[in-house]
Amino acid sequence: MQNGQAKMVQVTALRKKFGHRVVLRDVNFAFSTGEVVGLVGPNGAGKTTIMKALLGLLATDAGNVRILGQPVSVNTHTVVTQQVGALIERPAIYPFLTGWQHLQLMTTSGEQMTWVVQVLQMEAYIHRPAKRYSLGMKQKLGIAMALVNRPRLVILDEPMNGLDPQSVKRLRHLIGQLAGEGITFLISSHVLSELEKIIDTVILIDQGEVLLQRTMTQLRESARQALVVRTGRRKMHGPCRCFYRQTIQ
Ligand SMILES: Nc1ncnc2c1ncn2[C@@H]1O[C@H](COP(=O)(O)OP(=O)(O)OP(=O)(O)O)[C@@H](O)[C@H]1O
Repeated sequence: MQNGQAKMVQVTALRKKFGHRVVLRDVNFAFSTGEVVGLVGPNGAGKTTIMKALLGLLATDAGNVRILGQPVSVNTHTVVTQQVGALIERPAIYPFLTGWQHLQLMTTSGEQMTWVVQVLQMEAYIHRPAKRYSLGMKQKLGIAMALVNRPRLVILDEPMNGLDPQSVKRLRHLIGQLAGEGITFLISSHVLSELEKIIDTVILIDQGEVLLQRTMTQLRESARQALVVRTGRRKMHGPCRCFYRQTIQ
């Protein structure tokens, strides 16, 4: 594939076992620059494992990952360190550093730090040591660290965890704004009602297998048709939720 045409993310035949337990079986998917992609599936489906593989944090057994056409593995992750921001599981927080000092670990741009603190409304506590942060404050700091460099790809694992409704709304707007600027997002969440407000594409996985990848437009149309056949009604809420319920047993 030529560089100009490279997908933002291309995952091919990815496999991973933990001991004898297969947790990823031939996972294939790809998405393009500027897409906001939701990765959804039940607990233990393999979402975090996929995200770790995308970041080169996990040795896989087979298959490959490419970001912007460049290979990613535990030994090869230059593209990740240069172009990707991420929050996986809990943010890595040093208790005695302030939030501001955490941001300084990620960038030298004071302008970028001020921007992210303002948009996520962290002014009141950004200069306090992080050991005094609440769960939601730590989560916002983790998101801020993922975004502060305005990377080309942002990977967020359950970013809404611990956020109050106002912060969820702000995060949603921020993701929309950054996507409008061409930043690509891969976001996992169990809060499908929130997720489907921001994503363009959904990848549904279960037991380490991709069950479907659809644009939200395709999903809305299929869900509407399924609803008309079943109930005769045309109005439908929550296409992601609808398909999730139909697909996951
Ligand atoms: N370090 C590990 N050692 C052994 N098994 C693991 C390890 N990490 C994950 N697993 C297993 O891999 C499977 C996938 O886990 P993963 O964390 O990717 O799921 P998930 O889809 O992110 O789940 P959740 O929605 O609960 O966060 C699970 O069965 C889990 O028990």
